[in-house]
Amino acid sequence: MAKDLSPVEKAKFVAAKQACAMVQDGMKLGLGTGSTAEWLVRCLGEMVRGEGLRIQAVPTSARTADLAREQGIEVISLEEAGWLDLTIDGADEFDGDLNLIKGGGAALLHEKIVATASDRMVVIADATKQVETLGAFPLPVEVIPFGWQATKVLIEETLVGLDVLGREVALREKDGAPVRTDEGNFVLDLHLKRIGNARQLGLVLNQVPGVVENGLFVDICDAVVIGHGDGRVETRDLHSGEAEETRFDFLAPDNIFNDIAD
Ligand SMILES: O=C(CO)[C@H](O)[C@H](O)COP(=O)(O)O
Repeated sequence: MAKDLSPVEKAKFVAAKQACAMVQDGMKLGLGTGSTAEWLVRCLGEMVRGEGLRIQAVPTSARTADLAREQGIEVISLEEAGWLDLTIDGADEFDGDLNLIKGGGAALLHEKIVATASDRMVVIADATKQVETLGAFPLPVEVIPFGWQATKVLIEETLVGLDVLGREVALREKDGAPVRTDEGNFVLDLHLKRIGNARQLGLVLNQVPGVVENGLFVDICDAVVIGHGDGRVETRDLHSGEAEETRFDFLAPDNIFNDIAD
């Protein structure tokens, strides 16, 4: 039952639901990847089916594409879209300047391409993703499988002298095999604990041969919608400086979950 969702899932849901208010008829939309983004896709699907909302969407992963189609959302490629009005995505961490760590779901490359091909990027997240300084979440780096061990060594050497606290680099694996991204690449997780200079780190990492992209999103995100388990949602816009708070009432008779979460 929807009401039995954990506080974190409720927080993700209300953030996604609130972000739907930013979506206008006729928009070309980038759709993120992950559990928060999945709530968004479900909410948008309900608007498409129930309210006749017309949108075209570019998903950032095969997973999101499958769900979007299942929800009745028109899926197009980034080539077909050309440019996007808005991308809404989750994040693993965000700081006060709305710099992000992304890639927990191994979709960072497509997520960064889609976000930067958009007029505006909005992050939806539960409040646990908010940090003072990025780095507690291991930083994902997508690398080419060929010579990945050499790339790992080069990354470890590159980290020496940079403003980070940890330097452990680990190949992401599942069931004993390397995790593959949608592009067939591997992911290295950098356990840095604290990232002193995200902009510098992002630039330096992308110069290592074999690195395709890193999960630091610096100066890409425009606004964040932060959900709380009690139904509160804060929206913060970096450019306007505006901050607003709304609240969803989980116990209301016209329960906002409807049958989305069942
Ligand atoms: O970057 C991502 C996927 O590559 C996700 O946005 C990030 O991992 C957050 O996921 P979730 O919403 O499940 O917490």
